[in-house]
Amino acid sequence: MMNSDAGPAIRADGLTVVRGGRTVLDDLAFEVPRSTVTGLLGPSGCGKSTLMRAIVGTQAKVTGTLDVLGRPAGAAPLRSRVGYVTQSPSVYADLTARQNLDYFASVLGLTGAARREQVEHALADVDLASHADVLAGNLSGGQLSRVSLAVALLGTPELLVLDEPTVGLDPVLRRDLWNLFHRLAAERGTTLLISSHVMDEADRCERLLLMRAGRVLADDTPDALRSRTGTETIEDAFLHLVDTARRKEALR
Ligand SMILES: Nc1ncnc2c1ncn2[C@@H]1O[C@H](COP(=O)(O)OP(=O)(O)OP(=O)(O)O)[C@@H](O)[C@H]1O
Repeated sequence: MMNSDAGPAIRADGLTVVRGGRTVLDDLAFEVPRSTVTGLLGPSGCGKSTLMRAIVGTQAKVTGTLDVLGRPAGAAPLRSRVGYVTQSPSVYADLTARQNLDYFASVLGLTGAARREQVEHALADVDLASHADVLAGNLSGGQLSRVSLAVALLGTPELLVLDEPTVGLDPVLRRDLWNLFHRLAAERGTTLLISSHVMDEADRCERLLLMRAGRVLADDTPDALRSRTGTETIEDAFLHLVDTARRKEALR
Protein backbone atom coordinates (compact mmCIF):
# COMPACT_ATOMS: atom_id res chain seq x y z
CA MET A 1 0.00 0.00 0.00
CA MET A 2 1.25 3.51 -0.78
CA ASN A 3 2.32 5.49 2.27
CA SER A 4 0.62 8.92 2.02
CA ASP A 5 3.22 10.40 4.40
CA ALA A 6 6.15 9.65 2.11
CA GLY A 7 7.18 11.69 -0.93
CA PRO A 8 6.84 15.42 -1.58
CA ALA A 9 4.22 17.65 0.08
CA ILE A 10 2.91 18.69 -3.36
CA ARG A 11 3.37 16.96 -6.71
CA ALA A 12 1.96 18.34 -9.95
CA ASP A 13 2.19 16.79 -13.39
CA GLY A 14 0.37 17.99 -16.49
CA LEU A 15 -1.61 20.34 -14.20
CA THR A 16 -3.91 22.57 -16.25
CA VAL A 17 -6.64 24.99 -15.14
CA VAL A 18 -9.17 26.75 -17.36
CA ARG A 19 -10.94 29.90 -16.06
CA GLY A 20 -13.57 31.77 -18.05
CA GLY A 21 -12.63 29.76 -21.17
CA ARG A 22 -8.92 30.70 -20.86
CA THR A 23 -6.10 28.31 -19.94
CA VAL A 24 -4.58 30.11 -16.93
CA LEU A 25 -2.34 27.25 -15.76
CA ASP A 26 -0.76 25.36 -18.62
CA ASP A 27 0.69 21.86 -18.15
CA LEU A 28 2.60 22.50 -14.90
CA ALA A 29 5.00 19.89 -13.48
CA PHE A 30 6.80 20.50 -10.17
CA GLU A 31 7.33 19.18 -6.66
CA VAL A 32 7.41 20.91 -3.28
CA PRO A 33 9.52 18.94 -0.76
CA ARG A 34 8.22 18.50 2.79
CA SER A 35 9.33 20.76 5.67
CA THR A 36 10.62 23.48 3.36
CA VAL A 37 9.78 27.13 2.77
CA THR A 38 9.04 27.42 -0.95
CA GLY A 39 8.39 30.77 -2.62
CA LEU A 40 5.88 30.99 -5.47
CA LEU A 41 7.03 34.05 -7.37
CA GLY A 42 5.88 35.73 -10.53
CA PRO A 43 4.28 38.88 -11.89
CA SER A 44 0.70 39.87 -11.16
CA GLY A 45 -1.76 37.72 -13.12
CA CYS A 46 0.67 34.85 -13.84
CA GLY A 47 -1.54 32.35 -11.99
CA LYS A 48 -0.16 32.17 -8.43
CA SER A 49 -3.55 32.45 -6.68
CA THR A 50 -5.14 30.02 -9.12
CA LEU A 51 -2.40 27.47 -8.39
CA MET A 52 -2.88 27.93 -4.63
CA ARG A 53 -6.65 27.50 -4.98
CA ALA A 54 -6.05 24.27 -6.94
CA ILE A 55 -3.69 23.01 -4.22
CA VAL A 56 -6.20 23.64 -1.42
CA GLY A 57 -9.03 22.19 -3.51
CA THR A 58 -11.19 25.27 -4.11
CA GLN A 59 -10.52 25.70 -7.86
CA ALA A 60 -12.84 24.27 -10.53
CA LYS A 61 -11.75 22.84 -13.92
CA VAL A 62 -8.46 21.37 -12.75
CA THR A 63 -7.04 18.58 -14.92
CA GLY A 64 -3.84 16.53 -14.69
CA THR A 65 -2.21 15.24 -11.51
CA LEU A 66 -2.12 17.30 -8.33
CA ASP A 67 -1.26 15.37 -5.16
CA VAL A 68 -1.11 17.05 -1.76
CA LEU A 69 0.39 15.18 1.22
CA GLY A 70 0.04 11.99 -0.82
CA ARG A 71 -3.65 12.43 -1.70
CA PRO A 72 -5.50 14.11 -4.57
CA ALA A 73 -5.84 17.87 -3.91
CA GLY A 74 -9.13 18.69 -2.21
CA ALA A 75 -9.64 15.18 -0.73
CA ALA A 76 -11.73 15.38 2.46
CA PRO A 77 -9.01 14.02 4.85
CA LEU A 78 -6.77 16.94 3.82
CA ARG A 79 -9.09 19.58 5.27
CA SER A 80 -7.53 19.66 8.74
CA ARG A 81 -4.00 19.02 7.40
CA VAL A 82 -3.81 22.05 5.08
CA GLY A 83 -4.00 25.72 6.17
CA TYR A 84 -4.78 28.43 3.62
CA VAL A 85 -4.63 32.21 3.93
CA THR A 86 -6.11 34.20 1.04
CA GLN A 87 -5.10 37.74 0.07
CA SER A 88 -8.17 39.27 1.74
CA PRO A 89 -8.37 38.56 5.49
CA SER A 90 -11.43 36.43 6.28
CA VAL A 91 -12.23 37.18 9.93
CA TYR A 92 -15.31 38.54 11.71
CA ALA A 93 -15.04 42.31 12.26
CA ASP A 94 -17.40 42.27 15.27
CA LEU A 95 -15.32 39.71 17.22
CA THR A 96 -11.96 40.36 18.88
CA ALA A 97 -8.82 38.67 17.55
CA ARG A 98 -8.99 36.10 20.38
CA GLN A 99 -12.74 35.48 19.85
CA ASN A 100 -12.13 34.92 16.13
CA LEU A 101 -9.45 32.34 16.92
CA ASP A 102 -11.62 30.71 19.56
CA TYR A 103 -14.48 30.42 17.08
CA PHE A 104 -12.33 28.89 14.33
CA ALA A 105 -10.69 26.54 16.88
CA SER A 106 -14.16 25.29 17.86
CA VAL A 107 -15.00 24.72 14.16
CA LEU A 108 -11.85 22.55 14.00
CA GLY A 109 -13.26 20.50 16.90
CA LEU A 110 -10.81 21.74 19.53
CA THR A 111 -12.22 21.93 23.06
CA GLY A 112 -11.32 22.92 26.64
CA ALA A 113 -7.71 23.51 27.66
CA ALA A 114 -6.32 22.29 24.31
CA ARG A 115 -8.41 24.94 22.52
CA ARG A 116 -7.30 27.75 24.85
CA GLU A 117 -3.69 26.64 24.49
CA GLN A 118 -3.80 26.56 20.68
CA VAL A 119 -5.43 30.01 20.57
CA GLU A 120 -2.80 31.60 22.84
CA HIS A 121 -0.02 29.83 20.95
CA ALA A 122 -1.29 31.10 17.58
CA LEU A 123 -1.66 34.67 18.93
CA ALA A 124 1.92 34.58 20.23
CA ASP A 125 3.24 33.07 16.96
CA VAL A 126 2.00 36.08 14.98
CA ASP A 127 2.95 38.55 17.73
CA LEU A 128 -0.61 39.69 18.40
CA ALA A 129 -0.98 38.84 22.10
CA SER A 130 -1.05 42.55 22.97
CA HIS A 131 -4.00 43.13 20.60
CA ALA A 132 -5.88 39.91 21.41
CA ASP A 133 -8.88 41.75 22.87
CA VAL A 134 -9.26 44.41 20.17
CA LEU A 135 -12.22 44.04 17.80
CA ALA A 136 -10.96 42.80 14.43
CA GLY A 137 -12.80 45.72 12.80
CA ASN A 138 -10.49 48.11 14.69
CA LEU A 139 -7.23 46.40 13.70
CA SER A 140 -4.90 47.67 10.95
CA GLY A 141 -4.61 45.82 7.64
CA GLY A 142 -1.33 44.18 8.66
CA GLN A 143 -2.76 43.14 12.03
CA LEU A 144 -5.84 41.69 10.32
CA SER A 145 -3.73 39.61 7.97
CA ARG A 146 -1.84 38.30 10.99
CA VAL A 147 -5.16 37.24 12.59
CA SER A 148 -5.91 35.30 9.37
CA LEU A 149 -2.47 33.70 9.56
CA ALA A 150 -3.07 32.77 13.22
CA VAL A 151 -6.36 31.11 12.21
CA ALA A 152 -4.45 29.03 9.64
CA LEU A 153 -1.96 27.96 12.33
CA LEU A 154 -4.67 26.45 14.56
CA GLY A 155 -4.62 22.68 14.57
CA THR A 156 -0.94 22.65 13.46
CA PRO A 157 -1.47 21.98 9.73
CA GLU A 158 1.24 20.04 7.87
CA LEU A 159 1.00 22.30 4.82
CA LEU A 160 0.47 26.07 4.93
CA VAL A 161 -0.48 27.84 1.71
CA LEU A 162 -0.10 31.61 2.11
CA ASP A 163 -1.15 34.04 -0.62
CA GLU A 164 1.07 37.16 -0.40
CA PRO A 165 1.17 37.18 3.44
CA THR A 166 3.71 40.00 3.72
CA VAL A 167 2.05 42.55 1.40
CA GLY A 168 1.70 45.95 3.10
CA LEU A 169 3.70 45.00 6.19
CA ASP A 170 6.58 47.10 7.50
CA PRO A 171 10.13 45.67 7.17
CA VAL A 172 10.36 44.59 10.82
CA LEU A 173 7.09 42.66 10.69
CA ARG A 174 8.05 41.17 7.35
CA ARG A 175 11.32 39.91 8.80
CA ASP A 176 9.55 38.55 11.90
CA LEU A 177 7.02 36.69 9.76
CA TRP A 178 9.73 35.12 7.59
CA ASN A 179 11.51 34.04 10.78
CA LEU A 180 8.24 32.47 11.96
CA PHE A 181 7.85 30.63 8.62
CA HIS A 182 11.34 29.14 8.94
CA ARG A 183 10.72 28.19 12.58
CA LEU A 184 7.52 26.36 11.60
CA ALA A 185 9.42 24.38 8.94
CA ALA A 186 12.41 23.60 11.17
CA GLU A 187 10.66 22.90 14.48
CA ARG A 188 7.24 21.53 13.46
CA GLY A 189 8.14 20.06 10.06
CA THR A 190 5.51 22.28 8.39
CA THR A 191 5.72 22.74 4.61
CA LEU A 192 5.08 26.33 3.55
CA LEU A 193 4.17 27.55 0.06
CA ILE A 194 4.27 31.35 0.05
CA SER A 195 3.40 33.56 -2.90
CA SER A 196 4.84 36.98 -3.61
CA HIS A 197 5.20 39.23 -6.61
CA VAL A 198 8.21 40.89 -4.95
CA MET A 199 11.39 39.24 -6.17
CA ASP A 200 13.42 40.55 -3.22
CA GLU A 201 11.65 38.04 -0.96
CA ALA A 202 13.14 35.19 -3.02
CA ASP A 203 16.28 34.89 -0.94
CA ARG A 204 14.21 34.24 2.17
CA CYS A 205 13.03 30.95 0.60
CA GLU A 206 14.80 27.59 0.50
CA ARG A 207 13.22 26.77 -2.85
CA LEU A 208 11.56 28.81 -5.57
CA LEU A 209 8.84 28.17 -8.09
CA LEU A 210 9.11 30.95 -10.67
CA MET A 211 6.00 31.46 -12.77
CA ARG A 212 5.15 33.51 -15.81
CA ALA A 213 1.95 33.55 -17.89
CA GLY A 214 0.54 30.32 -16.47
CA ARG A 215 3.75 28.32 -16.73
CA VAL A 216 6.52 27.30 -14.33
CA LEU A 217 9.81 28.81 -15.54
CA ALA A 218 11.97 27.26 -12.81
CA ASP A 219 11.73 24.98 -9.77
CA ASP A 220 15.03 25.24 -7.89
CA THR A 221 16.97 26.74 -4.98
CA PRO A 222 17.86 30.47 -5.19
CA ASP A 223 21.60 29.63 -5.39
CA ALA A 224 21.16 27.01 -8.13
CA LEU A 225 18.99 29.45 -10.11
CA ARG A 226 21.60 32.20 -9.94
CA SER A 227 24.48 29.94 -10.87
CA ARG A 228 22.54 28.20 -13.68
CA THR A 229 21.63 31.57 -15.25
CA GLY A 230 24.95 33.28 -14.47
CA THR A 231 23.16 36.11 -12.66
CA GLU A 232 23.55 37.79 -9.29
CA THR A 233 19.93 38.43 -8.32
CA ILE A 234 16.75 36.38 -8.62
CA GLU A 235 15.20 39.26 -10.56
CA ASP A 236 17.99 38.96 -13.18
CA ALA A 237 17.65 35.17 -13.16
CA PHE A 238 13.91 35.57 -13.78
CA LEU A 239 14.51 37.99 -16.70
CA HIS A 240 17.12 35.62 -18.15
CA LEU A 241 14.62 32.72 -18.01
CA VAL A 242 11.87 34.87 -19.59
CA ASP A 243 14.21 35.81 -22.47
CA THR A 244 15.21 32.17 -22.99
CA ALA A 245 11.55 31.09 -22.99
CA ARG A 246 10.69 33.82 -25.52
CA ARG A 247 13.53 32.77 -27.82
CA LYS A 248 12.30 29.16 -27.71
CA GLU A 249 8.74 30.29 -28.48
CA ALA A 250 9.99 32.38 -31.43
CA LEU A 251 11.94 29.40 -32.83
CA ARG A 252 8.81 27.26 -32.65
N1 LIG B 1 -12.87 34.16 -12.58
C1 LIG B 1 -11.99 34.28 -13.57
N2 LIG B 1 -12.37 34.07 -14.86
C2 LIG B 1 -11.49 34.18 -15.85
N3 LIG B 1 -10.18 34.47 -15.69
C3 LIG B 1 -9.76 34.68 -14.44
C4 LIG B 1 -10.63 34.59 -13.31
N4 LIG B 1 -9.90 34.84 -12.21
C5 LIG B 1 -8.65 35.07 -12.62
N5 LIG B 1 -8.56 34.97 -13.96
C6 LIG B 1 -7.35 35.14 -14.78
O1 LIG B 1 -6.46 34.10 -14.44
C7 LIG B 1 -5.12 34.57 -14.51
C8 LIG B 1 -4.40 34.21 -13.24
O2 LIG B 1 -4.96 34.94 -12.15
P1 LIG B 1 -4.39 34.78 -10.67
O3 LIG B 1 -5.28 35.56 -9.75
O4 LIG B 1 -4.21 33.34 -10.39
O5 LIG B 1 -2.96 35.50 -10.80
P2 LIG B 1 -1.92 35.95 -9.68
O6 LIG B 1 -0.58 35.57 -10.20
O7 LIG B 1 -2.33 35.39 -8.36
O8 LIG B 1 -2.07 37.52 -9.67
P3 LIG B 1 -1.87 38.59 -8.46
O9 LIG B 1 -0.42 38.53 -8.07
O10 LIG B 1 -2.25 39.88 -9.10
O11 LIG B 1 -2.81 38.16 -7.36
C9 LIG B 1 -5.19 36.08 -14.76
O12 LIG B 1 -4.90 36.32 -16.12
C10 LIG B 1 -6.61 36.43 -14.44
O13 LIG B 1 -7.06 37.49 -15.27
